[in-house]
Parts: sequence; structure tokens; C-alpha cells
Amino acid sequence: MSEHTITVAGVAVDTRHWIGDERVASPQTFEDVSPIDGDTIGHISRGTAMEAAAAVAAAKAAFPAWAATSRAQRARILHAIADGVEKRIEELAIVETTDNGALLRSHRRGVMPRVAHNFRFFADWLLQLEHEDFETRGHTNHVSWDPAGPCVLITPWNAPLMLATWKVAPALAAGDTVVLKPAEWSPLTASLLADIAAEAGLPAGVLNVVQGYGSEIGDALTSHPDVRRISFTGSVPTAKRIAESAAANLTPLSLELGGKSPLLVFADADLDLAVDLAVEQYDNAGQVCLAATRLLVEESVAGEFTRLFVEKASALRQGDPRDEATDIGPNIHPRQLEKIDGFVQRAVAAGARAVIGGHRGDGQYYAPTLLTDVDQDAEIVQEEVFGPVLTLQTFADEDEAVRLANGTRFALAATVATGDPERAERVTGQLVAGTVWVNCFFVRDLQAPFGGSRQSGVGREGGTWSFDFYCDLKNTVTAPNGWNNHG
Ligand SMILES: NC(=O)C1=CN([C@@H]2O[C@H](COP(=O)(O)OP(=O)(O)OC[C@H]3O[C@@H](n4cnc5c(N)ncnc54)[C@H](O)[C@@H]3O)[C@@H](O)[C@H]2O)C=CC1
Ligand SMILES: O=C(O)/C=C/C=C(\O)C(=O)O
Repeated sequence: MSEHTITVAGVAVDTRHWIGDERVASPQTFEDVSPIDGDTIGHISRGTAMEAAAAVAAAKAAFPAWAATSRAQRARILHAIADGVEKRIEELAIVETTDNGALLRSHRRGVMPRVAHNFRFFADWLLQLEHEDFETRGHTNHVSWDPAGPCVLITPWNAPLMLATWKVAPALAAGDTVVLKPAEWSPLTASLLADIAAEAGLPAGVLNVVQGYGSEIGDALTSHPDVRRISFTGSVPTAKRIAESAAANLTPLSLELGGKSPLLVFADADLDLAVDLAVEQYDNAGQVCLAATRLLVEESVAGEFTRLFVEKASALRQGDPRDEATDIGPNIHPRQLEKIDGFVQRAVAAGARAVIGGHRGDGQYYAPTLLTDVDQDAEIVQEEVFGPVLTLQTFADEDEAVRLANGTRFALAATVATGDPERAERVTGQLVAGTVWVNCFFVRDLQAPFGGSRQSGVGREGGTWSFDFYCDLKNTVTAPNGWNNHG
């Protein structure tokens, strides 16, 4: 074992970059701390412009051969990576939980199996990706998805491997090569992915993983002229900085950003279901871009809804995310906790009432919070908190519900609870959001387009939309007799 390898809950993790086919250490490191207990997990290579350049060069060199690989061969390797993930689900789960504090039971049973599925899905989708040829005055149009080149993928800490592989899998399937930079608060599972991909037979340089701060290596990657695509999931301010870097080279961008999604509860809804949907928004300690953090409840049922909500939310168990019985773990970082508490204290100072919570717990935990008496233009209603903090507003009728729901700069998702199918159709038709759920939440399918409108993002991920982004689409028009179109 190298001096750069750390052991995390019994799992060996290399703290260096993975560039080409070798581990590369940087002279400087950054500290990786577990949100569970604040303990130092290890010191990770802190990349700079130099490692960014080396990783992009490796991806560029590997591109022609990988792009020329048959679809069937690429699909085989992606399935082999999925096999590797499946073999290491326990290891990936415990490492991710130690690193970002999300529930071990979710990682084991939900998230890591989805990571494997991400590879299988895009491998299979690639094999059936076909556009029907069509004719123009006897000429045949043939549309192809051609590999685009090296892609830079910048990913967040709230669901590190899950969100990274949403990008890595379609990019590799498309025939592109990749430089992945995970978030500095959760760098570990990306390093394990590099091991798994190499063991699965992915050629050198096709997947490179670099570590470090966004403002250092991240910036160097997104401004690199040899990069053909940038895909980013994270905050709006960072997206704007990345967009500025990309603009210099006109590098195409995909941005999956924050949300301030509403849950609309109409008086005709099944209230028990609506309350379950509302309490689910504390999942991952509120660190979910899709979370419906604004509860909009019809006036006539608001009292009963709140009573039931408090009953159910009070039964949630907060604690060590490695414990099977825990429902809510810690928040990722002291800075994030500070940010969450700042939002809540400013809201309370402005007149909001904490029905539950409204304060920190021990260590890096924030008490699940519900705030009422908030105005539509209040900061707490308009800004993404990314913690276990929900607001509740009431509405008198459908028009007001839709106005409140659409009344922020975000438009990632929305959820509607109603017992009336016609109302569901009317309301969903008026909502601005990338995904709308009716009487359900977080039903996700990679075949569906995923992304946000307004400041929640640019572009869509999933199914053919991912290939549209990661490929150079080409239309080849052939003359009726094949070669002579002068007739
Ligand atoms: N939509 C989502 O899924 C997420 C939203 N957020 C939102 O962002 C807020 C702040 O969290 P942060 O960790 O600060 O998010 P962030 O957006 O700064 O970080 C996400 C990723 O971007 C990278 N990055 C930062 N600056 C960069 C730059 N100049 N160039 C290239 N890459 C760069 C980071 O290293 C990380 O990998 C959260 O409170 C939440 O509101 C955060 C994470 C995920
Ligand atoms: O798991 C999904 O399908 C989507 C998750 C998205 C986020 O949690 C995010 O981007 O924050």
C-alpha cells in the first residue's frame, strides 16, 4: 500500500489523482473531514492548473481510440464497470457515508445500486440509439451522434458518486473521454471509481479523476481550450463563474443547479399522503436539489396538515448515519451548517415562527425545521437553504397556489397533492418546472429528461438528451443514386 493510501472504514482509498494510467500526487494536499464526528479522514492531493493540463492532455490523447471503439465494445466495458460497482457496493456505501454523512442504509440499498444502473442504462441506451432516416426530395438524411472529445465533469457533495456517474456514464458511452473533478468535501468515491473503471478494462486516459478546490483546479479545467463539453451540478454562483470560463472557448455547457421547489397541497388531497410527501423533504438532511422545501397548503386544511406534519416529523430519528435506525444524518460541513442557521435566524428575526426546530443540534446536525408566517418575497422563501428547513405558506385558491409555486427564480421541480385529476391537469399545465410529480415524489427514471428551467439549470440529462449533449450531432445527406446529385 502506498503512503498515499488511506483506510476508510476498512477500505483502501488512494488520495492522489488518477491521470492516464497512473496515480499522481500533488505537492500540496487538502484535509478531508467526516461530517459524522469532525474527524480527519485523510489528506487529499490538491490539484492545480498543472494537474488540470495533464488530465486534459491524457483525455485528449485517449480520445481518438476510444471514439473509434465500437458501440458494442463501449457497452461491454460500461457493463463491466457496473459489475465492479455491484461487487463493491458495501465498500462504496461506507466510504461515501463516512465522507459526506448521508445515510448508510440509503447508500447500500438505493444509491450505489443506482450508480451501477447508471452505467448499465447508458450502455443499453447507446445500443438502441438510432434516428430514423428520412428523405428530402429523394435524398436520404442520416443523423448520427458522433463523439465530441474530452469532457470536464464537475460534481457536488450531496450525492457524490450518484451525480458523478450520471455524467461519467453517458459521456463514456458517447465515445468521449472524461476528466472528473469531485467536490472537495467528498472526494473519496470518485477515486474508487477510477480503480473500478481500470479493473473493468477502460483504456488509460479515458477516465481521469482529479482532486482539489473549485477555484484552483476546477477553474483551470473549465477554461481549458481542449475541452469539448463541461457538465456541472452545483450552485448558481459557481455555475455563472464556470459559464464565464466556458464562454472564452465557447465550450458547450450543461448546468444542473439549485431549486426551491414547491409542494402544493389542495384540500381535496389525501392528507396523510401529502404529509408523508412533505416529511420526505428532510431526506439527506435537506441536501437535495429536488427537495420541495416550500409547502403550499390550502387554507382550509392548513391546521390539520400542520398537526399531522408535526406528529410525523417529530418521530424522525436524527443521529449517526451509519445506524440503520437513523432517518436524518449530519450536514456536510461546518460552513454549510453556518449558512443554514444564518438563513433560519434571519427568517425568525424577520417574523417567521419555527413550528419545529429552528436551531442547531449537537455537532454537525441541524434540527428538522418548519417555518410559518413567511412572506413570498422573504429570503427564506426565495433562496435555496440546502438543509433540513421547510417553509409553510397557505393559499386561498388554485390561482394563488400557482402564483406562489412559480414565484421564485428557480424551477427545478414541483409536487402536487390533489384528489382531483382535472385539477392536477390544470395545475401541472401552469407550473414552471423541469419535473412535476402528482401525488408522489422522487420517482426517477433515466429515460426521462432531468434538469431545471430559469436559474435551476441549462439543458437536460437522461436518455437521448444526455447523448445530444455529449455528442456532436451530424446529419449526412446522400444523393438518390448515392454519389451523383447533379441530375
Ligand atoms: N444542485 C445541487 O445539486 C447542489 C447545489 N448546491 C448549492 O450550492 C450551495 C453551496 O455549495 P458549494 O459546495 O459551495 O457548491 P459549489 O457549486 O461551489 O460546488 C460544486 C462543485 O463545483 C466546484 N467548483 C467551485 N468553484 C468552481 C469554479 N470556479 N470552477 C470550477 N468548479 C468549481 C466545487 O469544487 C464542487 O466540485 C449549497 O448550499 C446549495 O445551495 C450545492 C451542491 C449541490
Ligand atoms: O437522485 C436523483 O435522481 C437526483 C438527484 C439530484 C440531486 O440530489 C441533486 O442534484 O442535488
